[in-house]
Amino acid sequence: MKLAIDATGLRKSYGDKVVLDGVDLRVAEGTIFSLLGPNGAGKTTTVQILSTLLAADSGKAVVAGHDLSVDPSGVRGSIGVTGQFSAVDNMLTGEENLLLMCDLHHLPKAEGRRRTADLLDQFDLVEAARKTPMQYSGGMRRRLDLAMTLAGDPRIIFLDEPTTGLDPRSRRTMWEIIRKLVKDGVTIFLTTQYLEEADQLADRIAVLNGGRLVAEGTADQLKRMIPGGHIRLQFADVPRLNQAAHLFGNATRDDDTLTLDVPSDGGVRSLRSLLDKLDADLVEVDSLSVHLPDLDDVFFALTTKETAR
Ligand SMILES: Nc1ncnc2c1ncn2[C@@H]1O[C@H](COP(=O)(O)OP(=O)(O)OP(=O)(O)O)[C@@H](O)[C@H]1O
Repeated sequence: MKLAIDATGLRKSYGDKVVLDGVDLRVAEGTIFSLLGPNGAGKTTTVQILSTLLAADSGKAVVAGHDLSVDPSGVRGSIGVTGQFSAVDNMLTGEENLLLMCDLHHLPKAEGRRRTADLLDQFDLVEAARKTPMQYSGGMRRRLDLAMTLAGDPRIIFLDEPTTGLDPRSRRTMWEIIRKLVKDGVTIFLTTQYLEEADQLADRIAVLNGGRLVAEGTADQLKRMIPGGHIRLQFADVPRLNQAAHLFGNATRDDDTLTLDVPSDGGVRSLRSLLDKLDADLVEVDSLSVHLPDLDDVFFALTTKETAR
């Protein structure tokens, strides 16, 4: 596996306030990695460090094959950053903004015009091309911002809260765009306040709290870390429900829906042992579904303690 980002022991303090207290991050190329954490956890600080906007006090990071401390311009040449520090110029039209970005990346004029036309098309901004971003909706501005980042053809894109404040439809459009970028081989480092967004998009998720990563894994792995998961069994009639309820003393039954919820981590092993138990007792089950806690539950379980300090 080739790593797009490989960071070890990142530390950053402001005065005696420790913001990052030894953070390790590994992000595989061509994947979406999401960094979650409560307000003030240090997400933006991490993005700023990895994108060369801020120096870490200590630690080492290689971004797109370039060592952050040895070759920051190599890093800058391979990445794009959008979000809280948007580069959109309100005095220029959408098209002029894009042409300017192409200029800044030293694209020959004809190529810049071609790239701009492609990006306007790809980001559904053709009709808005001659308007200034002041006349754009929030979703259109975000799309222009991201399109401008792509003018430089980055291998890694840092998206700092790309959909904050967008309505559900614009958010979904943005998700589609992000998924497409990854299909084309780009690596995405995403911070978001929306856990559903991380759940939908991210291959791996890390949770930052109190300056440290308190968990890292796929959305499913994180959900298995905390209690609350169960396997729901559906029965055809009450006698069968009774029979099963007898087998699982810790389960919760609902006689109206003829279901039984058996606490479980949702893993294959526990699923198999549950099915074995049912089989051994010849209990007939109509259907079965696995319910994991959602990412909100995980987030609360992992971050409440620290933030309460
Ligand atoms: N220049 C600075 N000087 C002093 N403290 C700072 C500075 N920049 C950030 N901080 C502090 O560092 C901490 C982390 O900030 P950061 O913006 O990285 O958090 P975040 O996780 O991105 O939060 P949010 O979700 O609110 O954007 C905060 O407590 C913030 O007040």
